[in-house]
Amino acid sequence: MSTFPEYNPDAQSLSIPTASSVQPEHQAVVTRDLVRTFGQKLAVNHLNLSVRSGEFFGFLGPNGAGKSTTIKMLVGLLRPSGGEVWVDGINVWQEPLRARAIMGVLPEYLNLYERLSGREFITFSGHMYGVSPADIERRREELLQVLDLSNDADKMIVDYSVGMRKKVALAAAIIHRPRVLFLDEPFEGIDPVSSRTVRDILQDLTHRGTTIFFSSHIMEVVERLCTRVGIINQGTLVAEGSLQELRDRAQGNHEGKDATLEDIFLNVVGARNENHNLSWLE
Ligand SMILES: Nc1ncnc2c1ncn2[C@@H]1O[C@H](COP(=O)(O)OP(=O)(O)OP(=O)(O)O)[C@@H](O)[C@H]1O
Repeated sequence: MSTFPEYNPDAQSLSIPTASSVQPEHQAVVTRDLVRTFGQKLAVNHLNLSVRSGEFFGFLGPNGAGKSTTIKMLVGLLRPSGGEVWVDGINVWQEPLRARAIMGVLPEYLNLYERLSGREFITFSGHMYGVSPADIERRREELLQVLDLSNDADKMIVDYSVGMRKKVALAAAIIHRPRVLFLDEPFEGIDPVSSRTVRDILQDLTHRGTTIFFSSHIMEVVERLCTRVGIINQGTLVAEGSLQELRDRAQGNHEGKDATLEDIFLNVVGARNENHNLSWLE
């Protein structure tokens, strides 16, 4: 049984932002009382998030917690039931075109143009974002090469594997050097070699000023990359901070200091000590 101490939401260092404590114009991503319902289901429950420029922010939560719903509202794909969203100081639902121009998006379900080749799709994306033809060509060829897609660049996307689709979608999402990049499960379906390449690209982007907001279930990746994480459960933000802050926030710092992100995650979503035995296997 784990000896990890109970998470104490009243601990002094708890820093989940309140609706009025954040100035949207000074942050990369801000949500204020963001709500989304689907019928009776409250998928996102008055979410107040704040991500500073240049941060690598990991957004975690169990299945069905509300991560994808939140990301879709942040990028202008799903209209909130209530609340507001700013990206780089732009109110996403008041100025959607301005907001879309400065962000890159890798959604959960990739809706790609299947009859285009990878090379054509990246070119198309570059034109959509107003990148010059010379820059499109230079950036596209480098992306294809770095992502190990050069040999398949003229094949239609319909014939791509899951990982290849993800990589071409990532290339299309960053060709305009977005100020804020949103990624929903970017590492799902990607092999270890490509995964390392994608990690390097993402880190390079943050070093050059791009803010990254990404969701993932892969704790080691989040632990390695993120400067800060937010954990959502049943639509509510239940923890937020750097890994060190989250560790410190666990009661009895002594035992909590070596906690992994997985320990912290299981603790705050209340899944640590549940019994998962199947009675019919006994
Ligand atoms: N279009 C929809 N219609 C009805 N309910 C929806 C819809 N989209 C999401 N939901 C519900 O909202 C809740 C949050 O779903 P969401 O996809 O945001 O979770 P998630 O955290 O991204 O989960 P996962 O890790 O499994 O991808 C779930 O209960 C889901 O069933």
